[in-house]
Amino acid sequence: MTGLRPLIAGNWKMNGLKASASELGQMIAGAGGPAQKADLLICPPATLVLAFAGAVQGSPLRIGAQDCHPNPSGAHTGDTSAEMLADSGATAIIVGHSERRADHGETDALVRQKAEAAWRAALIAIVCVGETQDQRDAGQTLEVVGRQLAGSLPDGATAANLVVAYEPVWAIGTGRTPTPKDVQDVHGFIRDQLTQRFSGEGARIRILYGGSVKPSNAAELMAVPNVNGALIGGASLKATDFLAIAGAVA
Ligand SMILES: O=C(CO)COP(=O)(O)O
Repeated sequence: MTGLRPLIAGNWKMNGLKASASELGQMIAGAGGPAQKADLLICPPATLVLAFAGAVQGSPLRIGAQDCHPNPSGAHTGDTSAEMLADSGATAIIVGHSERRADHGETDALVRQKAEAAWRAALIAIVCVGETQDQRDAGQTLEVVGRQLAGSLPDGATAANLVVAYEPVWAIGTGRTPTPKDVQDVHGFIRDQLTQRFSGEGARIRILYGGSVKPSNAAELMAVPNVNGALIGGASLKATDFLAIAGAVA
């Protein structure tokens, strides 16, 4: 950590039904324990944002979304705007997750528009970057991450409106994680890019690590310099695991 308040964010991906409110209830109940060292955010599917945002009122937990359309409204069947998500009670939106980049062909330019949409709706943009296994094997990790940052981050980022998530694609859902040294190298590189582009604000923008974070590896990963929290997939579906990870921050 670099003195920044950590953010522990859960990305539920395409998981969760109304009945999952009981898991959220356990998170709310446990949020006052050791987990209170961090800001806590759960990003359920869009169908649950409204209900979950109502449920967390009065608790330290916040609710976010996983994607948005760049436009505020219009003829875009099946899409959801940042304004709609804000209206439902979301405080943040994940944009540019590698699953969306892969499944929906999202480019850096589109991700940037989505981050700008989040800001237009006064929401925090959590912008995801990360290399594939092939890119890593070819020694292109920093080049890929640098290009994604340059293309995906809008001008005018601040510590209040932007969070960057480094998620190596090969570590997502695989149980494999980079070594702390590798994480330190990439997060240090991201920090340099942020300070070069956003000067003083860049030093205070939180950089999350994501990819197979679980209670057993959280303390080691969260202790790495310039790791200011985690973006958690699978382990965020269980209140005990999510709270244990939050409790492991330095
Ligand atoms: O993609 C992720 C979070 O956005 C990470 O997923 P896992 O924690 O399941 O590896």
